[in-house]
Formats: sequence, structure tokens, C-alpha cells
Amino acid sequence: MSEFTVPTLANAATWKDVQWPEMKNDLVLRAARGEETPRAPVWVMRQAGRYLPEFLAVRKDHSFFECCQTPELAAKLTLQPIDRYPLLDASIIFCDILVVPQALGMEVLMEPTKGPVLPEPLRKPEDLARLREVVDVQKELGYVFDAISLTRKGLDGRVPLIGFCGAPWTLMAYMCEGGGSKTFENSKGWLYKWPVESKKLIMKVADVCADLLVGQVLAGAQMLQVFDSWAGELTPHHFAEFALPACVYIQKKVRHCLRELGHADVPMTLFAKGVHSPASLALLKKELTGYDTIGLDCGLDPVEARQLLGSGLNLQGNFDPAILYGGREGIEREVARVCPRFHEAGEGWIANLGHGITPNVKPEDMGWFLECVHKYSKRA
Ligand SMILES: Cc1c2[nH]c(c1CCC(=O)O)Cc1[nH]c(c(CCC(=O)O)c1C)Cc1[nH]c(c(CCC(=O)O)c1C)Cc1[nH]c(c(C)c1CCC(=O)O)C2
Repeated sequence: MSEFTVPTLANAATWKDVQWPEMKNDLVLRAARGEETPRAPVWVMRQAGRYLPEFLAVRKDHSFFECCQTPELAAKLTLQPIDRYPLLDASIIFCDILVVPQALGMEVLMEPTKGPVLPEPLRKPEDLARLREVVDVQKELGYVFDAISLTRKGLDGRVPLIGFCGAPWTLMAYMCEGGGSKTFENSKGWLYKWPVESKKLIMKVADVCADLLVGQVLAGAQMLQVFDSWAGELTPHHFAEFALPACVYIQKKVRHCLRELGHADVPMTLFAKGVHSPASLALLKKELTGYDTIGLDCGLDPVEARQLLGSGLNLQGNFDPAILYGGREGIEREVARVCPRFHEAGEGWIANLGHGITPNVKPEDMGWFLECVHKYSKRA
């Protein structure tokens, strides 16, 4: 008996009959499989969002979660950057990591100035009883799957579609804090006060994350990324004890379920932001986590990271998001500086920022950044 339960998904039997448009650009999939590509494929975390006027126009009339939950809107927002920037090599589904706490039964609001707010955070182990015992991802998150299928059609093979989820520790932090935090007093408090219950919570979240990713693949996602945005807040010991094992569990469960469902494997990326200690990076080796690609934030040098991460693993990243405030010359100079570092690091490379694109970036500067990556990432 396997430790994993395959989720019940509406298209578990029918996905095989769907014929997707032929891929015109699969560079990112090739890099994610470890192939050396003629230039680095490029996409940008949070590429569909607040810096785009066409996004703001849609958001004027619809709340954030309404956008996530309405497949037509989510597909439209996902396609906006692809329509605007023909130099993008991947799309990422418009959604949010906080749909998983919602699926577990928690209320999540997106407040204009504060960001996410969870009005009733988990403050003690007894609060775990408030979470749904079993989560039917098809029922709770079927809208994500519908958005994925619609988007894949709308992409018409232009670029691959990435599905994603938040990592369990990052989601636990939101669920225990009730929103963003500077001190992480409640979530880290949990880890020290109630390590056993913390693991229970993290693994409960991990199961839903894995089911969500499996559903996304069956619906048409071609690559997956797990966002552990708050991994760097943990001590290396807690990262190894709580955060990383849950990400590894997700990787194993997703691949197991895809096999059981007769679906081909897909490349998986782990973005553990802020993880810089040599000991922690050494734990991210391919043979230890099973992820194909590791996302680097901009606090790491690609060559140094490669030494610690070992071979057989692709790197993603890691331009400073502030590069986009650097003007045309500044952008070009920095892209020209960073590309050789990735070439020296070797093996597969997917160019990206080291964290999400920030508000107030001028859309034309994003376009120039993409042009520069196309030019300077060419292999000699
Ligand atoms: C931590 C985290 C969240 N969400 C996400 C993360 C992990 C990545 C990271 O560390 O940045 C991931 C995410 N959020 C969103 C996407 C969509 C796809 C993409 O364009 O990359 C993705 C991949 C849309 C979004 N998620 C959010 C917006 C802006 C909301 C709005 O329109 O008001 C978008 C486009 C809101 C959000 N959602 C979250 C926060 C903290 C906020 C508020 C601050 C902010 O705006 O970035 C939680």
C-alpha cells in the first residue's frame, strides 16, 4: 500500500482524449529537462499583475479572488503578459497560493493596502479542528483546473503553461499569522511550542497542495512550481525539519499520482526564497529533493549555488527585481553581467527574477529586460 491517496478528479478518465494545440515554443520545457538550450528561456514570477495597465483595468471591476475563481477572467489575466510580450517563454496560471487555506476552510481576504488577511488565524493546536478533515480539491478548487484548461487553449501552443502552489511552511505562516508578518511570532511560535502539531498541520497542507498540482497537470499544466517564499525566515535546522520534508512529500506524491493516473511526468521547480546557508543549499540537491529545478533568489551567485547544489539540477533565476527600476542602460549592463555567471554554472538555466516583479515597473522596461535576456543568454 502506498502512503499516497490519489485525488478524485473530474477529468481523471477524460484527460487522455484532449488534444492540445501543438507547441510552437517548448524551450522552457527543454531547459527544465536539463537540456542545454541555445539561449535561456525566460519568464517572470508574478508576470501577470499590478504593473500592467490591462490588469488594473480588469481589477477595477472585479475583486482579486473573483479573478482567481472565474476561469474566463483568470485565463484572460494569464494571457495578458503573453499577448503583450512575444519574448516570454512561459506562462503561469493566474491564481494565488492562498487558495489552499481557502480550500481547507479558512477565510482569506485580499485587502487593497495590506495584502492577504485571514481574519481567523490558527492560534493553538485545537484550532486545527476548524480545518476540513478531508479536502475534495475538485469541489473546492475545480475553478483552477477550468482556468488552466481554458488558458492552455488560449495559448494555442505559443508557450508552455506553469501550474503552482505555495509550499506548506509558507502557507502555515499565513494561516497562523493571519496575513503577512515581520516577526513570524505566531507561526514560529507554533514550531517551538507544538512541533508535533506543526508537522500535522504542514502535512495536511502538503496533501492539498499535491492534489492541487495533480489536478492542474490533468487540466493542462505542463510544468509545476512550489513557492516557499518564507523558507528563508527559518533557521537551517527548522528548514530541514519542517519546510523541506513537506516539499519533498509534495514532489513524491505528485509524481506517484501522475503515474497512477497514467499521465507523463512533468518538470517540477522548488523556489525556496532566502535559503542561503551552505548546509541548507546542500539539502536541495536533485537526489535529495527530486525537484528538477531550483529557483534562486537574487542573494545567491549562480556559480556558488551550483557548487553547493551539485549537478543534474537546473537553475532558475535570479535577476534582482530592482533591475527593472534601473533604466535601459542599467538593465542591459546587469543582464550582460549575470548571463555569464549562469553559463559558467552550466546545465539547464531558466532566466527569471529572483522574486516577483514589483508594482510601478514600467511595462516597456519589462519588455527591454526580455530583449536583453534573449541577446545576452545566447550560448557562444
Ligand atoms: C507569497 C505569495 C502570495 N502569492 C504568491 C506568493 C508566492 C510568490 C511570492 O513570494 O511573491 C504567488 C502568486 N500570486 C499571484 C500569482 C499569479 C501568477 C503570476 O503572475 O506569477 C502567483 C504565482 C497573483 C497575485 N497575488 C496578489 C496579486 C495582487 C493583488 C491585487 O491585484 O490587488 C496578484 C496579481 C496578491 C498577493 N498574494 C500574496 C501576497 C503577499 C499578495 C499581496 C502583495 C502583492 O500584491 O504581491 C501571497
